[in-house]
Amino acid sequence: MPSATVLGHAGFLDMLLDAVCVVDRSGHFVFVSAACEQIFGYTQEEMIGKVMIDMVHPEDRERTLAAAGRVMAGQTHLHFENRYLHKDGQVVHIMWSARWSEVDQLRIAVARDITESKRTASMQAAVYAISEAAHAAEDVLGLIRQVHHIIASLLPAPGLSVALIDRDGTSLAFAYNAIEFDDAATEPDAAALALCAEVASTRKPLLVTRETIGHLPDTLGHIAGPAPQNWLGVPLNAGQETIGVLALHSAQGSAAYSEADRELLQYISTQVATAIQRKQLHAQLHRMAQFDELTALPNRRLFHDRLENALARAQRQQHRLCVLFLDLDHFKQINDMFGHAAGDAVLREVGRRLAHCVRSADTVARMGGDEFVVLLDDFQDPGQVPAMVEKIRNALGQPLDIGGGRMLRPLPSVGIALYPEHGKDSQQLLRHADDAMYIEKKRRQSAGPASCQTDGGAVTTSGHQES
Ligand SMILES: Nc1nc2c(ncn2[C@@H]2O[C@H](COP(=O)(O)OP(=O)(O)OP(=O)(O)O)[C@@H](O)[C@H]2O)c(=O)[nH]1
Repeated sequence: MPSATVLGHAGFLDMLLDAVCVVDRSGHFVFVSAACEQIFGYTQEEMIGKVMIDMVHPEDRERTLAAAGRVMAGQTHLHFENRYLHKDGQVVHIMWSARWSEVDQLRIAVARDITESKRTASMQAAVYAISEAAHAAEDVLGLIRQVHHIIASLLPAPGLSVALIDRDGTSLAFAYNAIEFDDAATEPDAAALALCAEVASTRKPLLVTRETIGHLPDTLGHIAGPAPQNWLGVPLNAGQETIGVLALHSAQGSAAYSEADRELLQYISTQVATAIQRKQLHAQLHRMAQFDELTALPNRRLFHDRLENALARAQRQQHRLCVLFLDLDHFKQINDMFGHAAGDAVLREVGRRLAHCVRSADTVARMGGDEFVVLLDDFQDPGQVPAMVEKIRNALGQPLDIGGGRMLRPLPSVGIALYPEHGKDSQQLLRHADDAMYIEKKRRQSAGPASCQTDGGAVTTSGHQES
C-alpha cells in the first residue's frame, strides 16, 4: 500500500485542477485525484487499477514507456507531453511532471490537460500551412490534396470531400473525394451528395454521428443507402460567398466527430475557402489571358506562343508548317440583320467547326472579330493544302441555325502561308497569310455572288439569303 506521506493529503489534492496520479512499478494506477475525471473521463474508482499505458494513444506508447523508465531510474521528468484517449474516444493532450519514490516504489505524477492550447497552436500552424499551400500548389486539386494532409494533422480525417459550387451557383461538383489519402477520384455516393447539398444550401455545418443520425433534417429523408455515421461537413465561406462544402468522414467504429471538431473545422474552412477562391481566380485570369471568351479557342497571344514553339521545332526537325488565315465574308451583315447575339452564335459555331477539321496537335485560334487562324503542325506535303482548305470551307458552309427557323451558311476567305516557303518567322508567315486572305477576299467579292449565304431562301441583302 502507498504510504501516508504520499496519499495523506488526498483531500487537498482533489481540489487541484491538475490531476495527481500515482502508478506502481507494474504501471497500474493506485491513486488518482478527482481532476482525473475531468481530464480522462473516468471516475477515480474506474481509473484505479487500470494499466496506465493502455490509456495512452497507441502512437505515443513507446516513448511514454521509455520516459517512465527514466523516471523510475531516478530522473525527474518535467514537461513530458503525450496523448491519452479520453473515455469518449477523444484525444487529450497531457503535460506531465513525474518522479519516482524509491521508498514507496511508486511513480507520482502531475498531469495538466493542454489540449486547448495544443489545439490553438495547431490551428495557427494549420492556417499558416494552408496559406503556404495556396502559394505552392499548382492548381485547386493540388491545394486540396495538401489541405487534406493539414486537416488530418488536427482531426481524424482519412476521408475528405470538397464539392465546389459552379460559377452560376446552380450545381455542386466534387473537386475531391477521398476515402483514403491520395485517392481523390472516388465517386461520391448518394448520401455524400445529399449531405453536401444540404450544407451548401443551408450554409450551415452538419454533424452526423450515431446519436444525431436520427435527427437529420427532413430534406435528407431521401438519402439512399446507409448514411455515414461519422461525417462532418462545413460550408466553404469566403467572405459573404459560399463557394462549396468541405466534409470529413472517418470509418464506422472510430471516434465520432464532436462539437469541438466542428468549431475547429469551421475555423479552418474559412482559410481553405479563401485559398481555393484565390486559386480559382488565378486559374480564371490565366485562362482569360490565353483563351477567347466567346469561342473558348486560343486567343492571339496563345496562338503566337504556339506558332513560335512550332517554328522552333520545325527548324530543328526540318519539317513544314502551314498557317491558314480566315476571315468570314460579310459577317457585319449578320450582326446588322439578325442581331449581335446571332453573330456571336455564328462565331462560336465557326470556331467549333474549325476545331473539328484539324488534328489535336494543330491549333485553331480566334484573332479577334471574325478572323480565325489555323496552324497545321508537322506538315509535309504542300499539295495537301487545297484539300484541307476545301474541307474547312465545306464544314463552315453547312447550314447553321441562328434561331427563329433561320439558317445561314458562313463562308470564309482563306489565305495560306507555308513555312519555310513564305516566311521564316511568325510575323512573316502571318503577314503572308493575311495578305493572301485579302487578295482572295477581293477576288471573291469581284466575282459577285453571295459569299455568306442563308439557306435556301430569298437573298435579302448582298451575300445573305434567309430561309
Ligand atoms: N457578334 C459579334 N460581332 C463581332 C464581334 N467582334 C467583332 N464583330 C463584328 O464583326 C464585324 C467584322 O467586320 P469586317 O470583317 O470588317 O466586315 P465583314 O462584314 O466581314 O466584311 P468582309 O470581311 O469584307 O467580308 C464587325 O461588324 C464587328 O463589329 C463579336 O465578338 N461578336
